[in-house]
Amino acid sequence: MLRMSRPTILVPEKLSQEGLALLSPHFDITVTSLTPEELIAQIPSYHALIIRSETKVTAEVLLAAKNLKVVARAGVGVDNIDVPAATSRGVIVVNSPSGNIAAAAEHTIALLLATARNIGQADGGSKLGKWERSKLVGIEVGRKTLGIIGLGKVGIRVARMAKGLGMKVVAVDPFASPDMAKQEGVALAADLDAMLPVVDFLTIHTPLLATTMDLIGEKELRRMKPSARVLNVARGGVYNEEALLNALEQGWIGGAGLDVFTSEPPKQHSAAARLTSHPKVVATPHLGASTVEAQENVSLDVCNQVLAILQGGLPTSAVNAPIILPEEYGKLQPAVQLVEKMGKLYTQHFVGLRGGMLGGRKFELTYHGDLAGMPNTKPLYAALVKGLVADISDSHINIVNATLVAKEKGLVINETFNNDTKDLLYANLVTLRAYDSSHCSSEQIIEGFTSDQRGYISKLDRFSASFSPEGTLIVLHNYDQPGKIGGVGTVLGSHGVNIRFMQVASLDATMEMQNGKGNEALMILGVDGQMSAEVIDDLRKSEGVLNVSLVVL
Ligand SMILES: NC(=O)C1=CN([C@@H]2O[C@H](COP(=O)(O)OP(=O)(O)OC[C@H]3O[C@@H](n4cnc5c(N)ncnc54)[C@H](O)[C@@H]3O)[C@@H](O)[C@H]2O)C=CC1
Ligand SMILES: O=C(O)C(=O)COP(=O)(O)O
Repeated sequence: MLRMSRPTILVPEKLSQEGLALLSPHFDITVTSLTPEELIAQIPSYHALIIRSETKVTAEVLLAAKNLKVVARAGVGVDNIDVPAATSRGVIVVNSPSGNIAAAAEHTIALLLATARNIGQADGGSKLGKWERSKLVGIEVGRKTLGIIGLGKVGIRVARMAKGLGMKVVAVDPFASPDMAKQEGVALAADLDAMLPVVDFLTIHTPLLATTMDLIGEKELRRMKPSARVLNVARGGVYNEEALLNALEQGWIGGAGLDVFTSEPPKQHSAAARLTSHPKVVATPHLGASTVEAQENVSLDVCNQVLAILQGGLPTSAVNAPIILPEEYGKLQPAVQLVEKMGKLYTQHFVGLRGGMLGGRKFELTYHGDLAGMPNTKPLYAALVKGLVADISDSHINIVNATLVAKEKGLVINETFNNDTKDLLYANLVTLRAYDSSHCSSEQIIEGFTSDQRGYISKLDRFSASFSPEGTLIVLHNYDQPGKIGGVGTVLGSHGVNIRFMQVASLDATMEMQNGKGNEALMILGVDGQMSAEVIDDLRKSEGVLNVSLVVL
């Protein structure tokens, strides 16, 4: 029996088995360490990539990835992933926002106490047979002041533990809530300048961003007490490493506890390498998240999300996609498929038929009935973009990159919500109107609704219809005269084309009234197999036929 090939997952770093066990029944998983070059060479065949902090997911990796749907970061920081490049390729980036934060906070406290009591040096000396007591007198942390930069998930846990150790805690975080800080007994300092001179210990818990790179350099270190110790369990680069080395050498500060570096492992002779071997530094090799519990948490967190995404569902912590609850997504699914078909129908019927341009067009997507009440219509918007450009682009479009792709293709799409259900025939309805950007009159309309999980088109241009947008369709615009159906049947029969269904869509009642003429109709034919250009040409030549389009949905 032919076995369908299963989606594949690449795991180039150490990941706890707990999460992988969820994935292995459904997918083929490769766990292997790779060089950057090997990653680029191997990524094209994979559907998911699960990483920690060592793998650099660069724009080059993402460009090489042909089937990739998700990059899952089994941890918090996503600074090793080119998130904008992933977004533009439609690759979802997920992380585990809180799986390892307790571990990171505890590690910070471990380094705080280690720097206060010279634990690293004392241990190193003891192992060499030394018994250095008077040289290694430490300080107590109780009643001392800890300064925290970044009072987020890790920062606040560090604050609580430090309070438990009897420390005073001050913090700087432009986005922290003053109420929350007050409740936690943390004093918010006006700014770094005000905080640095008063702290005995300084710890940073911000992400690595352009705005936090080199946040603490020479100027800041010189403002601190000569006895102060600094801690880094965030990212290498938030302290400028050269400045930190100078500060330790020149005695501007007393010591440092460092878990993270600008290059990991530190490159030979780099400032990072000199810091790890410095006597005033307690260094750990990026162990903040390395506890059994944290690794189980992050593995389960991201593997559950990879499972959902590869099975067509949604993640719970996407870094670059809007948050949509799975139940909302489930309700939208039939309409998502319908709107994508409406977009395809638009491009093939209207643009293909008239040789027009898609770019520069303005679209209005109006939701009526149940759909007007949906809190998040991003999947419908994305489905329209996907449908519109499906036949002119090989872009992989989803909720992650739909807005970006629409912008790139010059499509303007407005969503409107119509809650008036008075004259509505269906429980839900979607209207797609397309306008020529030069003169803003309503040009083309497609309308559809869903019923029992299936989509139907109820209006195409000026004609009322009711057909499923599925398979190969011939849309024939003709004069509504007797004998037309027979004539079309004869042409298709002469080419051996099998007709699955046929429907005559008559001029919409309101249009008929406006135009005062009812002698036009659309014939929609569902046909089997591939249609040759000859068939369409012969239909076009038939008497009374105004134009013909071939639509493959
Ligand atoms: N060493 C390790 O193994 C681990 C390191 N981390 C690092 O810790 C970082 C923080 O993690 P979370 O607390 O979960 O993040 P979070 O997003 O909950 O908190 C970050 C806080 O930093 C604040 N912030 C941003 N820019 C700032 C600035 N210029 N000045 C002051 N505050 C600023 C934000 O307002 C936010 O409150 C992660 O981004 C990651 O890089 C996290 C886990 C383990
Ligand atoms: O979660 C984070 O941000 C971390 O820094 C942990 O990194 P790791 O998964 O231990 O390589």
